[in-house]
Amino acid sequence: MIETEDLRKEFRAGRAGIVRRRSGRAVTTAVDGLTLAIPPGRVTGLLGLNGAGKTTTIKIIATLLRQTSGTVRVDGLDPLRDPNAVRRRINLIAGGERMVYARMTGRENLWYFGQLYDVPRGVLRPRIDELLALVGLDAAADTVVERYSRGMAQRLSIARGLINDPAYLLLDEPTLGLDAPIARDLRRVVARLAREGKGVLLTSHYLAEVEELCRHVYVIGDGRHLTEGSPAELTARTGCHRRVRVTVAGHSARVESAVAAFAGRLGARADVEVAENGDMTVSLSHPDEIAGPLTMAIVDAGGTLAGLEVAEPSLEDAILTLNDEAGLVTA
Ligand SMILES: Nc1ncnc2c1ncn2[C@@H]1O[C@H](COP(=O)(O)OP(=O)(O)OP(=O)(O)O)[C@@H](O)[C@H]1O
Repeated sequence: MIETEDLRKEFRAGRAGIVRRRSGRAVTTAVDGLTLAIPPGRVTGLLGLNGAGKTTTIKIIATLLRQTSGTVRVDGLDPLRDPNAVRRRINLIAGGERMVYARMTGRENLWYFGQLYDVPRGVLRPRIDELLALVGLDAAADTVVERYSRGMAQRLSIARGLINDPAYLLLDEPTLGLDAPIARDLRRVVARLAREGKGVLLTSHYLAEVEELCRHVYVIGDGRHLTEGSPAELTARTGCHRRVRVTVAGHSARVESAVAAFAGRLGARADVEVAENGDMTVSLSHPDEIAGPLTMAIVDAGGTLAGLEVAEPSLEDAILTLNDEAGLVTA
């Protein structure tokens, strides 16, 4: 289990050119009292807007940054006292960063990183083959990475992150900028690793990805814990409702005012968007079954239905609501 307790990280801006407060040096509190648990055999999510403190938290756990206060334990080990033992148990994959060497082949990269982790040669050789197969790069194993597509390089990064057979994998935006099918393949690999017993900490701006993979999610804002739970619990707790979207052919002021009156009677707010072709899309969230009465109101006002969609509340709805409630805005 990875556990953090009351973790706190302040950055002090000391370099020239950075505006200082009159009281002294400017301080940014990136992580402000986070207590997290990342058990084995599960994908745990860490969500927050830009600047919420996710990457800083991950870097502290990965021994790349030192906390200002609070503790981290990795299977009971303190990264400050036993960094090497902790590094053998964890690995980090950050989507936005190039973490493999372009001039080497995929296999050479894995060999190089395996040696950095002191993986015995007899273990490393078969492990490289297994990992190349796991991420679907066996055919490209001996091609230099500069000839890889972005998705292939990213998959190689995943294999690199597994080269020391870590018990815990820290994934910071692992599918950033990847095409949908490649991202989906990566998600399958991550789900499989968790099923096989690895503990995974995932940050991602793709909330559908978090919803699919994570059994437990921490939501943070301005470095602080906002809430936690399974995606379903978070959605239920924030009181998000099913959203009904009705598309009406052509724009009609009469339909629009009928929709506004309908929403007003429910004490809800209807969002109306008008597309370039003039079609109107009305969307409304409510706990009751409103698809029928809403479409009736539209038809009664002379509208012609062109589409109807009922979407269950998503983690994205919940996170938007939480951030609104906490008064947070994107950095
Ligand atoms: N090296 C640093 N020096 C000073 N401030 C920093 C440093 N690294 C991060 N910060 C600040 O700490 C806060 C948290 O940043 P962090 O990168 O951890 O957030 P994040 O949640 O990962 O954001 P994003 O989603 O944009 O990646 C931000 O206000 C950021 O500007």
